Formats: sequence, structure tokens, C-alpha cells
Amino acid sequence: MNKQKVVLIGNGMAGVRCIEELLKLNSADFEITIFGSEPYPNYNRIMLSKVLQGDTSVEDITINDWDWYKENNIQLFVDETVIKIDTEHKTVISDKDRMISYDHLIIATGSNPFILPLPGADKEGVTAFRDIKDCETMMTTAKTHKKAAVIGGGLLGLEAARGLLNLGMEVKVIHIADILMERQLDKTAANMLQKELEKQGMEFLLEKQTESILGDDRVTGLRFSDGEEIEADLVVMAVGIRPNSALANESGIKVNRGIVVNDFMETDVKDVYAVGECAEHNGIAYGLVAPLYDQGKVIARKICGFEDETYQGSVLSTQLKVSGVDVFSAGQFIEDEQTKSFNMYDEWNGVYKKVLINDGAICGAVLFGDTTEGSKLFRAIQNREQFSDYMSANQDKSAETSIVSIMEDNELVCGCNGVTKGAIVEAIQTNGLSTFEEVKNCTTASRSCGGCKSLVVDLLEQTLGDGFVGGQKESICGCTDLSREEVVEEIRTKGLTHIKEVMNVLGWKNTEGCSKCRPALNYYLGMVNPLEYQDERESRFVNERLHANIQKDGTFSVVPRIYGGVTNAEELRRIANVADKYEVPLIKITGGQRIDLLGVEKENLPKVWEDLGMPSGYAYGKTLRTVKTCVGENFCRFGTQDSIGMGIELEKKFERLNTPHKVKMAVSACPRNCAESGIKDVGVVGIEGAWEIYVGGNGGTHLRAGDLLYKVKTKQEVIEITGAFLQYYRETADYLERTSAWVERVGLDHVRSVLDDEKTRAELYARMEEALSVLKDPWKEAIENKKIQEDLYEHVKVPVEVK
Ligand SMILES: Cc1cc2nc3c(=O)[nH]c(=O)nc-3n(C[C@H](O)[C@H](O)[C@H](O)COP(=O)(O)OP(=O)(O)OC[C@H]3O[C@@H](n4cnc5c(N)ncnc54)[C@H](O)[C@@H]3O)c2cc1C
Ligand SMILES: NC(=O)c1ccc[n+]([C@@H]2O[C@H](COP(=O)([O-])OP(=O)(O)OC[C@H]3O[C@@H](n4cnc5c(N)ncnc54)[C@H](O)[C@@H]3O)[C@@H](O)[C@H]2O)c1
Ligand code: SF4
Ligand code: FES
Repeated sequence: MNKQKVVLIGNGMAGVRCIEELLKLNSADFEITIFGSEPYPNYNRIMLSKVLQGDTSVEDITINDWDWYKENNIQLFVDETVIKIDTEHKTVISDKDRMISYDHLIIATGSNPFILPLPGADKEGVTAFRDIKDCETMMTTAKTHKKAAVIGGGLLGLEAARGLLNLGMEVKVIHIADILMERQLDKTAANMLQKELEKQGMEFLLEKQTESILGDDRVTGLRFSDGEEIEADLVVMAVGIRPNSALANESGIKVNRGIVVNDFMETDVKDVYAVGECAEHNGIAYGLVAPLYDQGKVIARKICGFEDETYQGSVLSTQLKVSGVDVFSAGQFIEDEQTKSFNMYDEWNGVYKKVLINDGAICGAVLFGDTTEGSKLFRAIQNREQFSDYMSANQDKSAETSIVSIMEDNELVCGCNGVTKGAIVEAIQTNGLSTFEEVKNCTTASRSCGGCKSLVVDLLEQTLGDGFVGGQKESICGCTDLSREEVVEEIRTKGLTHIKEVMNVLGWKNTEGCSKCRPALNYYLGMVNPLEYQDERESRFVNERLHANIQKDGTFSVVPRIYGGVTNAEELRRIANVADKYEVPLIKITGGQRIDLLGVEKENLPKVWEDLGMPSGYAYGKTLRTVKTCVGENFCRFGTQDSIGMGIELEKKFERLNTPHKVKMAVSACPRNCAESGIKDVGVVGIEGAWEIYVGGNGGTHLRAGDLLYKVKTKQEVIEITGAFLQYYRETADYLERTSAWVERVGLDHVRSVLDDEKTRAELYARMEEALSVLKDPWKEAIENKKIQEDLYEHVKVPVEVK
């Protein structure tokens, strides 16, 4: 039998998903050809926001690589645009003069970003945010330019703005409406969102109409209709999208806003379908992936001869992909005459929940600050669940009960990829999957926005019971197959007390271990048993062994502790005298508000420390580095709290603590955040009468804004929450995992749920106190102990390995 020819125009998310569905149903009977204007295989457009925000790379967002097309015998023409469809002769013609005939044609040309027709819109430095090329333009521009203006305060504009902030630009968002995301949020949620984003550093100009883009060849600024002007050397337009339906229109296919389709996604021309953002169903052209995938499935079934499924439209839910901000919106979000609403507004904790009810049934929801109920509410909206039933069902179940336990097998867990609960459970059981990554690769769940990750992990946990070993089982190194959790558990239950013993008892493949597992085991043993464990210095990296940072030329740097960045003339004099006496070639003020003496000879280290008479600043260790502070209420006119006092208290409390990776803190006395509390492992921000505690921030290579963990009233609460948080991190993070990665891995909601429990929090804090109780200053120890001096600083050659 001759194969039927299927041609797909548009190598994007909707079209290729439709082909995947087709291949699942019948891979034998079709000859498939795909045209794509972009020069890449099918990639995850959603993740461009994450690429811009620095969380992933362009290479990592490919959905189907080149091999996938080959393996499925798909003829792929990339960087090639179809310019004509001859519906009479059933052929398509490309801009490279290629003519291909079809039996079934799928049009999946997506959308075009809307570019405001402003004078100057064609200047260099003006871009949309739609594809890899745009993303690269922004990333390159950020290297040489500083001021970005994003026009449009919708989902795309805000995600772009966050990315540009991460790239070090100053960002102004220009929005035409009086509130942000007015297509998804009501005024209350939008105002809360604006405040949160302002805290992150975005500036907003609302109710502003851009009149022209200024500059000669390159953009230099914007002028608004009210005459105001701002400077800008990058302008990103994120003012919505328009279905890309020109090709269909020119080829005689019926087009309204998008390409008009019926419930089988058929256009008005036989054997021609449209799917994705280019299609218009019942007057709606959708702009999110979940509906597009449902549409693709219907087309695939129809082409294979099944007419059992039709597309009936979709209820939409959205979540903004900006870290540190939890916003959810689904269904109807503004009340009208037919609806009543149930509202909960907790200004103190920054939480807002609104559920809209029509004739007793839930028809929409807006959540801000706590979106844990998002999936449950979305399900309730889709099922038109009665509000009273929803409330009683959720009162019966404990808040921690995952929604997956009450879901039917045919219900969707991953809206983006159309993966049901039943499909995931079956994949786990039949393929022996045990990690999140395995489920993701096998089922495609969580492959797009990642919003369903917690549900997938819940399903793993529920399906495997005790056999579930955590989100991602990964052995700690090649010397063993055991994961961190398993090793720590064995240390606890078997009472193991030193590294060699762990390796022997747990059957290490390499009996000496390696540079990865030895320091990790040293940390885990000390963490489990802080009072008895004898630190094995040889298993530490060289800097931690010598308590100073080795430099390029083999000399060392010495950073004494300067609590909260506050020093005095006497200390400064001592530092200056040491610098003179030991001919220190460079004295540098560090980013953590301390003084670094660079170029000290190894042999001189103990003498330098003795002359300084100050404790080690641990600038080399996996421990608390610094607590940066702003000047605070005593001097600054904006200060609402004593940031210096708080910072010094925190630093004195937690200095020397062994942690999986370095830990940095900061305390600012108002949301202007001069101490950069938003990008620290623990960042504290003073507000009127209270302190906000942010966690999981990172200002290094993987830039990440911290998440608001709690808002508390007293200094004592700040210390206790910080202690319990750090202890939980110490106990559950992988060695060398920063809090930023850890918080993302385990989830902020999970961390909060642990710390919310007063008993657990008190126990964690008690274990923290125990760990702190045995710590001593290593410089003092070296000064007082002749043997340490001889062994470490006098005769020993410094090993090459530096970490
Ligand atoms: C930065 C960003 C973040 C997003 N985040 C989310 C999110 O979190 N959640 C969500 O649900 N949605 C999100 N979206 C929207 C989502 O990406 C789109 O809804 C989805 O990609 C649409 O898929 P599509 O296949 O219809 O269009 P596209 O993915 O745009 O694919 C269409 C493809 O067809 C090609 N093409 C067009 N004309 C021709 C032609 N004549 N010949 C050959 N090829 C052609 C185009 O070049 C393009 O590659 C986001 C979008 C962006 C830009
Ligand atoms: N997290 C997500 O789900 C996500 C993320 C990014 C993009 N997307 C999708 O991508 C598509 C494009 O996103 P978008 O945000 O551009 O579209 P959008 O239509 O949702 O928002 C555009 C915004 O720009 C504003 N605007 C319009 N004209 C303006 C002007 N002249 N000046 C200033 N502001 C103006 C509008 O008021 C609106 O809020 C949408 O379909 C969106 O759903 C989704
Ligand atoms: S964070 Fe606020 S209080 Fe602290 S120095 Fe800056 S403006 Fe002043
Ligand atoms: S819901 Fe977006 S990836 Fe699953």
C-alpha cells in the first residue's frame, strides 16, 4: 500500500506535537515532511524565558533533536519557509523552490509578535521576544548596554524583564493599562505583583502610551504621548501576538483572526488542518501550549481515521515564570453580575486568594503568594465543581494531601504535554522508573513550563511508597551506586563514624574513594554526628585544610572576620601594620564588606593571624562567609530597622558552621535593599515593624532571586527561622549544592511546610545549636598548636588540586 503523505508547515511546539501523536497511533502508514522557517529542530519556546533568566541554556531546550527526525523517517527542511499552498493540486511550495505534494496538510505556523507601528521601531536595539534569535539579541546587548525598556506588562513582558534584570540591566516596564497582567489578574493581585517585582528591581510606568522610539541608527530612548521621555538602549516589545495566518489567507483558506477551524481542527478546505496559535476555534486563537496539544491529538486521530474525539475549547490557566513570585490565574478572574467571589487577603504574609463562583460552581480563581491550591482549583474549574463540595473535600483532607491522590486516571497531570495520571503511573510501574528525570524523559510530563513537577514527584512517591528515594536519585560519585540519602541514612542507622568505615561497610568500589566522595563523606559524617566526629582534614580541599585561599602564584589570601562589615580604627591599624610587616602586595575590599590581604606566604600564615588578632573570616570554606549589612535606621533616612545589629547577631551566631556549600547572608533595613539581601542564601529585609526573610538567592554564576520564606516581627524569630532553615538545608542538601539549587529541587512550599510545624522547627534549631556548640576558630587553633603549624605550614608542599 502506498503511504499517505503528511506535510506539516511549521516546526514548532504545536505542529511537531501533532506529528508525535500521529506516530504514536500509526508510524507505518505515513510519509511525513516538515518545513520550518527557523534553523533549529523543534525546541521548547516556553523555556526561552528561563534561558534569558540564566536558568538553562539554548542547547538544553531542544524537544526533538535531529536524530529524532531521522529515526522516525521524517523529511525535515529547516530554514525553509513555505510560501504557497496549492489546495487544488495538493502541493506546497517553499522559498527554496521545493514543491512537495500532500494527502493531509497541517498548518502550524504559530504567531507573529506584534510590533507596535511606531516611528523608530526599525532601529537597532529594538526586538521582540519570540524565538532563539531574539533571546540571543537580548543576551548580547546586555553585555554592552545597561538600560532596557520592555513595552508590555503581560506574561511575556514581565518574564523578559526578569531575564534582563538577571543579565545586569536596569529595567523599566512600560504598560498601557493601569494594572499589570490585566488579562489574567484583578487589581488586588496585580498590585501585589507590582510591589513584589519592584522589590526585585523592576520599575514600572503604567498607563503610558509610547509615541516614538528615539535615536539615530540605534535606539537611545522612548517618548510617550504625555511628552515624557526615558533613556533606553534596548527596547523589547511584548505587546501581544497575532496568529500567523497570511499564508493560509493568500492560499484561499478561510481566515478570520486566525485560520478558521471546526471541532476536528479542519479548515474550510478538505484535508487541510490548522493547529496551534495560528488556528481560530469558535472565535478563539489560543496563546498557551495546553490547548494546542489537545488540538494536535484531535488532528492525529482524524488523519488516522478515528472520529471519536473533537476539540471543544479549553479553560486556560497561567502561571508567571519569575522566581520568587507565585501567581496563578485560571478561568474567569473578574466578577460580573452572574458571579460571586470568595476572597482571602492576608496583607501581612502577602497572600491573596480569590475563587469565583457561578451558580454554585467554581468558574475561576486568582492566587498570589501561595499557589499550592492552583492545581486543585484548576481541576475544579474544568469539572465545574460545586464550591461547597470543593470546600468540604479540602477541609477533610489535610493540606498536605496531594491532589494526585484524588485524581482519576484519565485526568491530566501535565497540562502542557497532555500527560494523564494513568499514563505516568503505568510508566513508573512498567518501566521501573524511580526518579523525576526518568518520568520526564519517558512520559514527556514536565517537559515544558515545569509547573507540574511537584505533581509528578507526588505521583512517584504515591506509586513507589517506601521505594521512593526522593526527586532525583543520583549516586554521590562513581565509587558507589548509593545516593546521598542512602549514604546519610546508613551513617545514621549503622552508627558509622569515619570515612574509611563508610567505604568499607557500604562496599565502595574504589576503596580509597575519590576527590568527590571524600570531602562529601567528611561533611555528612560531621553533620550527622557533630559532637563526636573528628574532622578528617586530609579529606578537605586544600583551602579548607590551610584556612586560607591559595592564589595563582602559590601565595595565600587572608580575610579576617569583620562582623556585619563594621570595623574600627584599632582593627584597621592592626591590619595596616600586618600589611607593612609582611609586605602584603595587595589589600582589597571584598564584595562581602571585608578586607582581603593578598599575597601572603604559606609559612607566614599563622604569624599573620596572630598579629591580626582577629578570627578567621572563612573566605575559603563551605560555611557562612559574610553577613553584609546596610547602614540601617541609625544613619539612613529610609531605614526602618537596625540592620547592622541584626547582621552582627546573625554572623556571630552562625560563623564557622559547616554547610554543604558556602552560605552568604545580608541584612537590609528597608526594601531598597542596599545590602543585596535578594541574592543571598539568607537575605533579611527590614520593613515597618517586621523582618522579611528571603532564602535561596544567589548572586553568582546561576543568578537567582531569593524566595520570601517568612515575615516575622522580632530579631529572635529571625535567628530561629534562619537556624532551622540552615539546619534543614544542612541535613537534606547534597554536598556542594547551594541553597539556590536546593530550594528549587525540594521546592519552597516543601521547605515552608517543614518549618511551619513548630515542633519540627524547634528540633531543627536544637540540632543547629548542637552543631554550633563544638566549633572553634581554626586560626586560633593554629596559633596555639605548634604541631599544626609544623604539619601544615612549615614543611608541607601545597598540593596542586585547588577547589
Ligand atoms: C518567551 C515565551 C514564553 C512562553 N511561556 C509560555 C508558558 O509558560 N506557558 C505556555 O503555555 N505558553 C507559553 N508561551 C507560548 C507558547 O510558546 C506558544 O503558545 C507555543 O509555542 C505555540 O506553538 P505553535 O506551534 O503554535 O507556534 P510556534 O511555536 O511559534 O511554532 C511555529 C513555527 O512555525 C514556523 N513557521 C511559520 N510560518 C512558516 C512557514 N510558512 N513555513 C515554515 N515554517 C513556518 C515558525 O518559524 C515557528 O518556528 C511562551 C512563549 C514565549 C515566546
Ligand atoms: N507564563 C506564561 O504562560 C507565558 C509567558 C510568556 C508568554 N506567554 C504567551 O505568549 C503570548 C505573548 O505574550 P504577551 O505578554 O506579549 O501577550 P499578552 O497579550 O498576554 O500581553 C500583552 C500586554 O501588553 C500590553 N500592551 C498592549 N499594547 C501596549 C502598548 N502600546 N504599550 C504598553 N503595553 C501594551 C497589554 O495591555 C497586555 O497586558 C501570549 O499568548 C502569552 O499567553 C505565556
Ligand atoms: S536598604 Fe534602606 S535603610 Fe538600608 S541603606 Fe539602603 S535605603 Fe537605607
Ligand atoms: S504543566 Fe507545564 S510542563 Fe507540565
